[in-house]
Amino acid sequence: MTCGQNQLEYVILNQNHYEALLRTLLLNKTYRVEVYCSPNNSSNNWTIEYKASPGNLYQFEDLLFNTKSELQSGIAAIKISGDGKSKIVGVGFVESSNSKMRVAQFPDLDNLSNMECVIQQLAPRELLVSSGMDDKDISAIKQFAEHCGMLVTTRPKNTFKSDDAFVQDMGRLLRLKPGQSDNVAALPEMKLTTATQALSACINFLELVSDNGNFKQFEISEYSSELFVRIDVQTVRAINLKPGVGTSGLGKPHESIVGLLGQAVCTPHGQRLLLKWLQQPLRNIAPLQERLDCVEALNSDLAAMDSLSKDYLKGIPDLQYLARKIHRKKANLQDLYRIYQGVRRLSGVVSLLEGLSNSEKVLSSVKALLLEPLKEKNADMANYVEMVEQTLDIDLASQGEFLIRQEFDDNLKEIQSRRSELKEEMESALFSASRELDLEANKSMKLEYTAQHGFFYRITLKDEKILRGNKKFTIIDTNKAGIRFTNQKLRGLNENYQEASDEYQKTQQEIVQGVVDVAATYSDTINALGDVLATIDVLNSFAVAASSSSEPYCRPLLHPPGSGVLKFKQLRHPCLERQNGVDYVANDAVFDQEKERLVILTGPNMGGKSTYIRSVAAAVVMAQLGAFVPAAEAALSLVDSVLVRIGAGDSMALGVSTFMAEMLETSTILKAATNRSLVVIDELGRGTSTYDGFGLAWAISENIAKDVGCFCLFATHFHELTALAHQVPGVVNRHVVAKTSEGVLTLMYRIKDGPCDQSFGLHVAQMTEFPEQVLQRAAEKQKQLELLHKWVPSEFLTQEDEDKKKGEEMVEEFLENVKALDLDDPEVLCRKLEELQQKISSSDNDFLKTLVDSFVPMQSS
Ligand SMILES: Nc1ncnc2c1ncn2[C@@H]1O[C@H](COP(=O)(O)OP(=O)(O)OP(=O)(O)O)[C@@H](O)[C@H]1O
Repeated sequence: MTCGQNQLEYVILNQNHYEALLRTLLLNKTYRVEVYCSPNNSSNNWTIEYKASPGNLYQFEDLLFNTKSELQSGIAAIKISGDGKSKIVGVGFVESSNSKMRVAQFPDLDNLSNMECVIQQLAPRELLVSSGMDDKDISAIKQFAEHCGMLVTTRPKNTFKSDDAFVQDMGRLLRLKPGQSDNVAALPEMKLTTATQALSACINFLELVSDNGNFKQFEISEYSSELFVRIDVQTVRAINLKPGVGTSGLGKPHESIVGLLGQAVCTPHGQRLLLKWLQQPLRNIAPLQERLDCVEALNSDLAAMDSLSKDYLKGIPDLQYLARKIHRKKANLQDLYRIYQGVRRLSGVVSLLEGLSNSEKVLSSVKALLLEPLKEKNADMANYVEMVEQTLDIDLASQGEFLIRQEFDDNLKEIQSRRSELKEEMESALFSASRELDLEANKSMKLEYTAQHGFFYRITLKDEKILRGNKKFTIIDTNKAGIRFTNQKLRGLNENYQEASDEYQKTQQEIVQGVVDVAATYSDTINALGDVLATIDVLNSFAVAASSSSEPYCRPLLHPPGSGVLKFKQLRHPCLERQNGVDYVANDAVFDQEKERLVILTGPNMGGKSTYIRSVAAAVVMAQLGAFVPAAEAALSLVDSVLVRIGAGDSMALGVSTFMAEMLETSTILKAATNRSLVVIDELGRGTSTYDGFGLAWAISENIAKDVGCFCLFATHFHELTALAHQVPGVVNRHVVAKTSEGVLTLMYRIKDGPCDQSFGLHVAQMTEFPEQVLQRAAEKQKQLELLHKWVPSEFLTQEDEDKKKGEEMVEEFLENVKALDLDDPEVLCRKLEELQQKISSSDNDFLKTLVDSFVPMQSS
């Protein structure tokens, strides 16, 4: 370990720091941790005692999650098979926290975009790859994983195999569902060879078979990404779906959509479920309507919404973590008591949900999704509650001591009476000590207890001088709450009390074991209860998000996929509108798949283009999560993918030129998008020369409008792109409005029909307080250039300027001609195009040639 220039030989950590360090290393930094121990502290005999990595926290689970729950868990392995041309990807996924195994197998493109999508949806903490994998694939996976905050671990090639030993292991681990074949090898999931090879690597890495607590625990199912909206890493980042890598918890409402929708989530299972939903927006109407009904019902009763989180859900512990602990027989009485306390709150939740009033249809969803499952689990836990009340001393437990009731055993009774006597003696010791110090017992001087110190006295800081120089009393510590101290008498009594307590613990151990064994039979119910509460928690938080912004959200009207509806009235960006100091200007985003499916958005820098197009993508994702959206009115046909691309400069693919990165990322969009997708492109073509960039932007938008046919929002600085609206049906221009008055630019953030008719670059620079002389110089140059284009005779222009000027004139002339033509007659258009092509070939004009070269190959493809 190094600290500046110096090497540290060692660092001493207390327990709290050790736990915090482990949490930071494993959960925030995604590092691997190995703990070495040496018997007898001999310096050369260190061996690994514990190890963990972000996807395998098993050995540190109790330490890490006793007070704080994990948000994401799970590990995935990737296996790639097939020949050089067509790749088959197999993914194995294990989530120990809920004993689930998943397998997915699918063909993929060379850039592994389908794999990215599946991993993005599963969101493991760690990815395993085989040492035998192609270097190019490994580096692509590593790059992707880095952007998602996942650790990549290379495992030996021979751990990726689905041989007889693997089938045997699966036979031990799987708990077969009713109707599933006893013969594990015959399960349909086991036939996905590439995927099961990946799964075997996970099982090997997690050493699942070495703990028989895992036997007959796991469920296996095939994972189908087709059920969920395709959202890739760039989209997640572009619409701020999740907080940045390393953020602890869900983050703040103005930072990301998860921070916004999860603002009132109180339970750890709720947090986990929200993250899962976020990775997997739905494509089916029915389950979304059910979620929306619940949000509507909660949203119409503010008091119920508030009480649900503050009075009930807040105090519920991580039931799924506790269920796992009970199942592994590692639970103690405190764990059983925490579950008991959680279950005691359920009847309050039931009454709140039963008290909601709304239409019959809405309430029937509340019943089916929340109320009935909750009531059922509550009834299943009735015997558990009774058992805890009969065995555990509930009064003591509420004070932080966890003991079996003394009535259970004569020995316990005897020890307990000794403890009571000692307690009484300590109370009378308090009176003598307070008399000695001239303080009032139980008022200015108190007898208190903590697990760490046992019993002690406490006075407030203002009485501190009373103890100064008094040798009969020993100060334990001083903090804001006061001074904790003891004396010989109390110390002796406390020691006897601790001894009696230890004896009580020992005597009750056998009974505790019996109680934990019985409790273990409830682990499935407790786990399922965690699921129901998580759903209630998340939907309640959706309702809170919908009512907590300055303007309320609305319930989106959902239409079947492919029905061509995308309509938001007075739409806002959900996170930006919550930022301090932002007075958000809402805009309509109404499209028609026939006439207005591709919108080219132009306008000044900082004018609100990105915000507008991203607000549409964010609203579509929110609606397909089952949340209300930040608009006055919303209707949409469910989409199969939301694909957002932000131009160069913000590229993921480091190491390649920005232009290449744009090309790669955008070509993935063209391959992945269908006519049911939503595509959002911001500033494409920035990473290259103007001509190339324009050509690329033109060809891509044309391809999306003509061939893909999906809804697309395209924000651009290429003014020339607005001409596409004259040529391709379904393409329209819109612009962000800005006004200049006496040289001062005012950004209105309003969206209007038509292209932007002015360039405001210098005005924007002015707003950002650019140095005055630079601005003046830029203005001069801009004028010169304008003059150059309009008035300067050709012989004074450089070749490039001249080419551009002529080229622009030629395109303008062509467009004017085209406008007058009958566009429905393809022959006429083709003739005109041929004429233009001939003109270009004979003109020897580089500007035009680059332009044509950029989009002709795309057209032909
Ligand atoms: N509708 C709106 N209401 C209020 N403020 C807005 C709105 N839209 C954008 N803004 C403000 O303007 C800033 C710039 O917006 P945005 O990045 O969307 O502009 P842009 O046109 O995409 O700019 P550029 O072309 O430079 O990328 C935002 O950070 C926000 O503060």
